[in-house]
Amino acid sequence: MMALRLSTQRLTREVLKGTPFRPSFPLLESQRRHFATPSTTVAAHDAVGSKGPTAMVFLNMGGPSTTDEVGDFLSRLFADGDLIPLGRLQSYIGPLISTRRTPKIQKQYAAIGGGSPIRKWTEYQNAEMCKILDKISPETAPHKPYVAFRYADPLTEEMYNKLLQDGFGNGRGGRAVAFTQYPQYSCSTTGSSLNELWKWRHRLEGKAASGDDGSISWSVIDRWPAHHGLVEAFAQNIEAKLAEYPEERRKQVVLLFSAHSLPMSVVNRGDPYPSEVAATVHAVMQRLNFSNPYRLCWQSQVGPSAWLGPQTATTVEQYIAKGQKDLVLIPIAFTSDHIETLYELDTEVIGECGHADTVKRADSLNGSPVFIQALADIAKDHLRSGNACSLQMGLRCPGCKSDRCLESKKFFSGQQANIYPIGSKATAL
Ligand SMILES: C=CC1=C(C)c2cc3[nH]c(cc4nc(cc5[nH]c(cc1n2)c(C)c5CCC(=O)O)C(CCC(=O)O)=C4C)c(C)c3C=C
Ligand code: FES
Ligand SMILES: [Fe+2]
Repeated sequence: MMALRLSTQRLTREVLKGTPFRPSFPLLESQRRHFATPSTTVAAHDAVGSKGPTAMVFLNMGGPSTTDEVGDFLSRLFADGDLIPLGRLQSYIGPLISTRRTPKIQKQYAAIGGGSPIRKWTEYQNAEMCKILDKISPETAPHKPYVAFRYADPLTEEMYNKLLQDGFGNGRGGRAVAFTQYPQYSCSTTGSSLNELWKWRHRLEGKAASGDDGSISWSVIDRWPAHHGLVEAFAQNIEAKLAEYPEERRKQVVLLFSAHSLPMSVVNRGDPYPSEVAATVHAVMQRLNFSNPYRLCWQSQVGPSAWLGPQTATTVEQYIAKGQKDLVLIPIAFTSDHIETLYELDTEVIGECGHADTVKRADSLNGSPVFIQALADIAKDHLRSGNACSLQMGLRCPGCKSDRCLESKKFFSGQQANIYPIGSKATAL
């Protein structure tokens, strides 16, 4: 122990001086991997006793930043068999639907200012979270922000190449955390992003078990639907919106939580998303002391198949028809503004309901400091826990027949052995 402590001091001095470190004592395999590392940022930070640097990779769907990017965005989206399973016809039907849909969706992005703000918000939230994490989790600092979008730049492949260029992996065995920005888990969203991450990990780093060969050790924050910081951030935005109503009407305002819907085929496959969205709603209402009547409704269904309801637009119409005109819409399944809030809720639902003065929308979380602190707390707890992912991640949907899901869940659950060398490998069902 003493030898290791002295050597660590020597290592610190020599790395700071820029001298390559050659240990004079036998090392455990895990120490050898750290100390043998060339003097990149990875090695330099080991020197001061941190396990960092740690890559914090935010996963999300992304959106077109300009109207010119809408075509590519939709063609990637309709090519994704985890989101829209079209079987063997995917590569024929996908491009057809996306080409037909592009002009309509381009108009919607033009109407919200020419593009999706998802990239701007995701990069901001991650950078701010990493600054907080450096302070509250010095043992894993520095934390470096990365973004991997599923359907828009920066795509997963680009992010992975950047990680490798920055010295994670490539024989150096760095640590990366895949942090989904969907608070509630769906196989069509977080599941799809993780399957994509697993695919690029295999293409760019080979098949060996991560960590053992100096490739990246991954862990996953796969869901956080009822985290108290998330709940607090939602609750504060709702309270701010309620405060805009005259006091005598405030308690009777109906809160309408609105989440992106799912096709009933996905719900019946056993997707966890509907129950996790309901968990968020309940936790927010509990924090508000059930101050107002409320309902959960579902928006943005696409195509002719059956989707989970009631639909948000219909719900608003029906309450107005019943005489309930004070309504606050709360986007509950996405953490920043996007076309579904700025266009569908603000322009279509509120703009066209005839009562835009009494039907309002709570702000999206965007740059909320309470929300960004929550992200940092979630990440810190995850890094301390030593868990590769949640137990839920290992359990596939009862109706899942996808080999991609099986393999990617096995991979991420199996990372436990690298995060905690003493842990046993978890399995995926
Ligand atoms: C939690 C959020 C989301 C879930 C769940 C989700 C499932 C889901 N979506 C589609 C099809 C489409 N979604 C589209 C856009 C879109 N979807 C979400 C979020 C979730 N989707 C967002 C935030 C956005 C917009 C991004 C932005 O830049 O603002 C689209 C493209 C738009 C369109 O053509 O209407 C499609 C298509 C399915 C089939 C699905 C569940 C299986
Ligand atoms: S579809 Fe849910 S685990 Fe595969
Ligand atoms: Fe969607």
